[in-house]
Amino acid sequence: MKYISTRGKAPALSFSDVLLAGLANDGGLYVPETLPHYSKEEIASWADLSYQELAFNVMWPFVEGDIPADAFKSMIHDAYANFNHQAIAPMVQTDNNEWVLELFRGPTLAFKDFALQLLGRLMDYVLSERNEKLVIMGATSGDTGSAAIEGCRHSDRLNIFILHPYQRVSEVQRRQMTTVIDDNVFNIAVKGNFDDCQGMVKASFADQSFLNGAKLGAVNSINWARIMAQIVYYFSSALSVGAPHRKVSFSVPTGNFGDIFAGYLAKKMGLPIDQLVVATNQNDILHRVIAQNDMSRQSLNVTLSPSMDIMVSSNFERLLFDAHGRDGAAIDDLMSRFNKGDVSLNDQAWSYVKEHFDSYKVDDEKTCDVIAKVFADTQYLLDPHTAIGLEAARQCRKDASVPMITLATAHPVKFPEAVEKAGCQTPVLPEHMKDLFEREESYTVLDNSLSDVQAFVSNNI
Ligand SMILES: Cc1ncc(COP(=O)(O)O)c(C=O)c1O
Ligand SMILES: N[C@@H](CCOP(=O)(O)O)C(=O)O
Repeated sequence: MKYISTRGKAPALSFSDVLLAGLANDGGLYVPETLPHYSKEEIASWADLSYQELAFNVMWPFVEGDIPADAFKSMIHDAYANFNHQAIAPMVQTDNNEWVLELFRGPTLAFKDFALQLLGRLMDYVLSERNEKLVIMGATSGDTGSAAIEGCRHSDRLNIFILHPYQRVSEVQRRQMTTVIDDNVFNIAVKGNFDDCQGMVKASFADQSFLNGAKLGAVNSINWARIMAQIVYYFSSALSVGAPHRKVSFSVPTGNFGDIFAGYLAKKMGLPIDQLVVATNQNDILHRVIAQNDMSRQSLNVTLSPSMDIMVSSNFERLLFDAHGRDGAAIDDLMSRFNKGDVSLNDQAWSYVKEHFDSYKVDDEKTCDVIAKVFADTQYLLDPHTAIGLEAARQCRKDASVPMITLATAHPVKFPEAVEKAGCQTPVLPEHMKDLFEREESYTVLDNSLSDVQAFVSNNI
């Protein structure tokens, strides 16, 4: 499998090279040159597989030729070994034909564990084969950071620097990152927002001279391997409600567009997906572009669903690449116009986007109402991001006979503010985190300055 850049200028790379490269050197994102396609019969034959077996089948074409099958199987096994449910991604029914897919059963209680516990192992494997080391820079609005740290901390080939927006992640999220005291883990609180952090990571890929020859890698969903691992649970959940013999719809709380992009790929790979619903909070650029072709950048709001406080959604570029007939030059031009301010899509591209996605925006007040109502009706406690997904699912649903699955992207224990505003009680921390609030923290607060952040990184590698 070869991977090409959405901007069309960077060289095509193998899986292992894409895994370590992160962002392409033309500023684009890597995507597979072609996608595997599975027949209905083949997908049906996977119905009885364990999550790990299914993960191998779905992902194998993407890594074949680069990673030996036995090594890949063993990494998959280890990546999911400490999830707290046998099914890895269990489903809960919240109403007639309405389901919640619990993606928070991993060690850091958010969907990021699905990809990041595997990514750390894949990186360690490839780096060991090559006898190389990698400096990781990642941006987080709260969940990627802890999952990436957990996935990478045990590798002596990785030094990981995670940038989070100062005072804009929940206390549980911050402590999950900052209480990991390892020599290769560095937490930076940037006095800015998530977009500033993500911008600094991308700028660091564009000019790596500050690293004095060290190599830079990515843990955000700009890294193709993140998307690849997130495709699997669309297959597992769809199979458990009767696909491929019936259609299935998904609603996805969306920020950086990585998770729902994985669903779009699952559809292209043969899964009969009816609707893909993009659910946003007040930071609604994705809803605006889908509903009104308005891709203008606005200032970022602080919300009760902080992990989705994102305006510049990295992975939307991967979709736009398809929407523009995979024309890298067109994407290069579009993204440079976007970076300067307003932009709208041409008719053909906008039609493509609307053909594949529905969207809905949910504000904080409604988020709390949904948490409260679902809890009153079912005794099931949603986290604020999942509540946004569920509300969007209910508002956008076109066919009640098609099962609608909302991705539960995080555990409510991470977001006590929203849970309590909804009039519910925050659950207790799970056993492995029960002393989280007593643990020592270590992090560095820096100004919203690329040179300050890069100087910190270069002084600590
Ligand atoms: C809890 C939670 N829900 C939803 C999202 C949005 O996912 P994505 O960025 O892949 O769109 C994130 C972070 O990205 C998250 O942490
Ligand atoms: N919500 C994310 C933001 C980063 O997204 P990613 O999927 O590109 O890593 C977070 O919690 O950090």
